[in-house]
Amino acid sequence: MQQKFYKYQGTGNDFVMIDNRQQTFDKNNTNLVADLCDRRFGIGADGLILLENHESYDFKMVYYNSDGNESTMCGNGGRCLVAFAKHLGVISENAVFEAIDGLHHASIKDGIVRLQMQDVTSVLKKDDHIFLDTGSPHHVQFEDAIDTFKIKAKGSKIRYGAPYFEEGSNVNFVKHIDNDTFRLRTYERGVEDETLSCGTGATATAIAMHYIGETEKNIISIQVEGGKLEVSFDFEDGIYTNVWLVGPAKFVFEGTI
Ligand SMILES: N[C@@H](CCC[C@H](N)C(=O)O)C(=O)O
Repeated sequence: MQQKFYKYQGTGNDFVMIDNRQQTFDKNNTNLVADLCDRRFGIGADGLILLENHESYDFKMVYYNSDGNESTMCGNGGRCLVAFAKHLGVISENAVFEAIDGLHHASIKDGIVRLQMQDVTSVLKKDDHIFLDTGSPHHVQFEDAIDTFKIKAKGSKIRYGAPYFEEGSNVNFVKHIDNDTFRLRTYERGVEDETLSCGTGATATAIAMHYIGETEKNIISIQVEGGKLEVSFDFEDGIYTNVWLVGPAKFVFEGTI
């Protein structure tokens, strides 16, 4: 059977999107997902996302990394899925959808998607890094030589090392640019390489920088390799609420497999 696909990208984090409201996609076929995401033998993407029906909300998000395995929340993928849902006529300007980490509110206007992320109730500050979960696990550490250092080599060593091991963590390298602006490069678990942007990583980095007092701002600009993201939040009693990830989400091309 032929399957239509759509390719979207959010600040360079790219995804194959499939409308699976009729349950036509072979969901447990890890090799198929990995083949579709392969940049030489397939369509090419950092991940694949299914849009499915939900009994109470606008839709459901099912996310796979490019290694073919279903994974935890993808912030840029969620933003792209909102753009895809609008294209399909599933939503108009506002959306509420369910992902693996719970419910998300979102809106889209002029190609900019605002996505509400989960509250963050725990941030671990270690000697040389910060660890937190923003729907996906994130290790955040400073790197002054952010333009030149070997992110894949350094990132994979941390991702597979203690205390993360096989389950792993995404690894973010950050440099402070000015009061409310940070530069970020991310090594993504499940892609096992640097991606041009990571939404949960940008969210984690903004919160981590606020938590350690690197900035007092609660609207933070994150410069990623593929563009710019904005993260905003409220902070009270050690808990981050009202967390929003904002940035562009764009259709790239469509086809049939
Ligand atoms: N690119 C994503 C993160 C996707 C999940 C991650 N690779 C993992 O498995 O933890 C984002 O934009 O958040």
